Amino acid sequence: MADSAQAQELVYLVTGGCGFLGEHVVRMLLQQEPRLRELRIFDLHLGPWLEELKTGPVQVTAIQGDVTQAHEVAAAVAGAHVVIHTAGLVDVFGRASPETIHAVNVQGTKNVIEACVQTGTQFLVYTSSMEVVGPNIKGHPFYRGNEDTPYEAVHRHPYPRSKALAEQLVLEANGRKGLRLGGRLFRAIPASVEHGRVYVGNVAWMHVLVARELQERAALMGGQVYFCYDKSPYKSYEDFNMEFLGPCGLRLVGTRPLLPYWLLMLLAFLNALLQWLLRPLLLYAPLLNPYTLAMANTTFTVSTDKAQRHFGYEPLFSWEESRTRTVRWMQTMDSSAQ
Ligand SMILES: NC(=O)c1ccc[n+]([C@@H]2O[C@H](COP(=O)([O-])OP(=O)(O)OC[C@H]3O[C@@H](n4cnc5c(N)ncnc54)[C@H](O)[C@@H]3O)[C@@H](O)[C@H]2O)c1
Ligand SMILES: CC(C)[C@@H](O)CC[C@@H](C)[C@H]1CC[C@H]2[C@@H]3[C@H](O)C=C4C[C@@H](O)CC[C@]4(C)[C@H]3CC[C@]12C
Repeated sequence: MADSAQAQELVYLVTGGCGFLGEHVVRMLLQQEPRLRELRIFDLHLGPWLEELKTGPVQVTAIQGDVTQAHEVAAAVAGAHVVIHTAGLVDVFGRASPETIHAVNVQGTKNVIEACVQTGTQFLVYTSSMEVVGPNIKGHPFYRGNEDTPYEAVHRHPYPRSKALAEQLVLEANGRKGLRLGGRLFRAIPASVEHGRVYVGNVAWMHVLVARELQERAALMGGQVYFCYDKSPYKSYEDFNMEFLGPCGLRLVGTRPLLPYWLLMLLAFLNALLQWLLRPLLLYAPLLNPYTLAMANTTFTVSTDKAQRHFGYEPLFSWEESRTRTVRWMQTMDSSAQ
């Protein structure tokens, strides 16, 4: 728990607070934000683990709600000093309709912004996504770029489009008055295709830090975009996954993709066709579709220190700690699934 020497007077709201990132943000706030008086956790699906948080000095308020419902959002935001908006629908597999993705990611963000403006909450931290930048539909690589690296962000897929629209809304609102195994995997992606990954604990820490520092440095930080980053190594998506799957007993077969790209594309399009044909009967949402294959095969990594320069961000967890914690998390997930 955080040091209680400082006055506890702040009310934080975390939307999507029971999600993968949201839970880390919630727990990080309780550990790292000494000024917390009340922590509101707003989510469509509340987790049972929230109960264990209610024994500490900070008032933890669980709110079951839907960001697409403006009145529910307004009620949750009212009186909050800081809102960290992580609630979102992460879907690149075609599970949800484009309309649903838009409703949650765009309209939901509009509702959060309007609630902040209407109820006078000055500080809003929004969780965007690398996909707001790319990879674009032309497959242009983004090699160790930073927030200022020029890149033609062109999207057709519902998820990146929704995240780009939502991010734009947030930026435009800045300054508004009145916001396991023993299996084998077969390589499908060239090892040379770098993909950016960041440990969730460092992402959560960055959210907490930016929310705190934003209150003191609004002139510098307001309206800014910050890439999340840490010391995670630059690797292909599959090689990076093996950092965690290897210790769990899995092995990646092949130093080069075992199937030619054209065959993977054919399989991806067949999956997309099958998804379309089966949709009236059942939801068929495999990992491999044209969008995920293009994502996996396009170099997209960042190299920046903007968060360090603007608000002193340093990763809380080293790469070794991040890897150990992730392996441990995977092993607990695997044992609970058995
Ligand atoms: N996981 C990643 O790799 C990644 C990377 C970059 C950005 N993001 C972004 O981070 C945010 C959180 O992602 P995550 O990985 O934790 O996903 P997640 O699915 O684990 O968490 C999202 C949370 O939002 C909640 N939610 C969904 N629809 C809601 C609604 N209508 N009303 C209220 N709550 C709702 C869900 O119940 C869930 O708890 C998202 O905005 C996502 O776009 C995720
Ligand atoms: C079937 C093979 C080709 C397999 O290797 C495909 C992997 C594919 C499922 C992932 C490759 C890249 C991933 C995405 C990327 O890491 C960034 C994302 C942004 C974030 O906001 C949400 C998750 C994701 C879209 C992530 C999803 C899985 C991949 C597409």
